[in-house]
Amino acid sequence: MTPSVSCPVKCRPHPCLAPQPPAPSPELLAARGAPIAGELRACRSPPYLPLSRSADSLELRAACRGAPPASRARAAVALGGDGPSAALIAGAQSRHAIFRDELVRRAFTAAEAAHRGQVRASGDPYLQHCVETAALLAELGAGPAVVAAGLLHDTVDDAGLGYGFISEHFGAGVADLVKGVSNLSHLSKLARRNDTASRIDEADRLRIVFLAMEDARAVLIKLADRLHNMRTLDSLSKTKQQSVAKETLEIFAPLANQLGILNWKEQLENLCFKYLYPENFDELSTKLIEIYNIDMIAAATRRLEQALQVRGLSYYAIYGRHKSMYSIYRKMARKKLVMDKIYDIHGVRVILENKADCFATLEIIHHLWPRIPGKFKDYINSPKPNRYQSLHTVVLTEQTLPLEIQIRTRDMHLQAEFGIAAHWRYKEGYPSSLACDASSKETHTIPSHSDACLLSYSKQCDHKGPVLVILLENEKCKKSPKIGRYWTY
Ligand SMILES: Nc1nc2c(ncn2[C@@H]2O[C@H](COP(=O)(O)OP(=O)(O)OP(=O)(O)O)[C@@H](O)[C@H]2O)c(=O)[nH]1
Ligand SMILES: Nc1ncnc2c1ncn2[C@@H]1O[C@H](COP(=O)(O)OP(=O)(O)OP(=O)(O)O)[C@@H](O)[C@H]1O
Repeated sequence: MTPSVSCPVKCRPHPCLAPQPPAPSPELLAARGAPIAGELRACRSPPYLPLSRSADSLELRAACRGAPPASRARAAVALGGDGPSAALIAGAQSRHAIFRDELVRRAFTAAEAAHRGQVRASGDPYLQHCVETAALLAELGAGPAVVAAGLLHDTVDDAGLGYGFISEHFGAGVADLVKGVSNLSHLSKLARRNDTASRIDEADRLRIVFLAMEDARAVLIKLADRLHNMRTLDSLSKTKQQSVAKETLEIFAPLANQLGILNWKEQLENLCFKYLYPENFDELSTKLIEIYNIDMIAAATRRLEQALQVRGLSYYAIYGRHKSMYSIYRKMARKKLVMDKIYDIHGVRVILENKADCFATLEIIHHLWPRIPGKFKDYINSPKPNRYQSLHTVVLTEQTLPLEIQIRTRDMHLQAEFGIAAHWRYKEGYPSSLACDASSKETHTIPSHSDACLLSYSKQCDHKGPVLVILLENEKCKKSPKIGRYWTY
């Protein structure tokens, strides 16, 4: 009897639950010129062959050359080694030590064997995509299970590896993640086919489903997969580029934002911008080359730090950012402004202990640089309806460029990042009636994820009540600037 479908999307039976095709007959294999004995041995499943490294490994390697991906993967994992793509893993290892981890190396071997012979539309080996997806996860500080699942993420859908195989060789945790990514891919494909992402309410619903249906780590892998696909979109047809970019902008970029991975969110948005509005993209990037000043933020931050030290004012953090290209474009469109009227292309934020320190800092800033008239906002004494509080000012720096400086206390910052005034809600234009539910201290309803989850959520309680914080696996990346929605004290 066929097992019942457990795919939460109810789209089609998950490949691992679909009936397995019978093992090919020797006649059939012979007819397509495949080596018979070895392939049949490596092919039959389950039970898996107890392959030994020493025994007929050469014979087996040769036999598996023409075998189906799943058989090749099984033999390759049993035999060990990196296969013909040793340079790829060596490159990944030189970038991220986690690629030396035993589980990750085995995952590489299996992915190599499963995808052998497959190429991407660009002509690159398919395996390169798997390695780059895994490398993006490694960059975020993900652990071996997530990186291994990143390497294997397409082996179920595109190379016919079963859940059972992955579970047996890499553990149920990795298998669940790969299955999760596969479920998300099916949902995403369905959405693209029905053009669901272009309807705002549907896109909202889809994101909720994405977050609710799988371990957040599977969502993370799907995001890494999408980011690499977006980086290599050039080889696809214009129509495909537009449809993938549209879906990415509506579903995946906001998802990255909600998970607090701002760096990925901005990369995704900028790439979508490039494919969806190529002329605006070219025009804006030409202008920005003249304006973006890489050193200005660091220089202003140093100057301000020194001035605060001289005055004996202690602060929690001073940091800055360049506004992303897509964010500038959106703001120009939203406010019908030319680029010269966008004053926060360069921005700095100062976080201090109390209100008095905020106002003292404002005074110091206005002594350091001339202020641009009409750009001061006191959201401390007059908070926004969503309780957002901060002092904003725009000054003219030595480089004759405007610099927006936001000054706030630690509590105000937590509210702006995690509270009702959370930046992702602000950016997604949540109506203030929703944002203003004063009775609610918690930020938003979020799905619960396993404790081992890379992006599990925990409540931190202080005198003001609970605040939701995304914790990273083993808190390894506590200080990683790549993780936006994270604040420690
Ligand atoms: N998290 C959060 N940040 C906000 C909110 N409102 C404003 N901000 C931040 O403050 C910045 C400037 O906001 P405002 O001073 O109100 O300025 P504006 O009216 O948006 O436009 P400009 O003055 O042209 O930048 C924004 O770019 C955000 O970084 C909010 O409700 N939540
Ligand atoms: N002056 C600043 N200093 C440091 N970080 C900032 C500053 N202003 C915004 N940010 C942060 O930069 C990230 C990207 O924000 P983005 O530039 O897209 O929007 P925004 O400036 O906050 O809003 P808007 O586009 O409405 O002006 C967010 O995490 C935001 O909190």
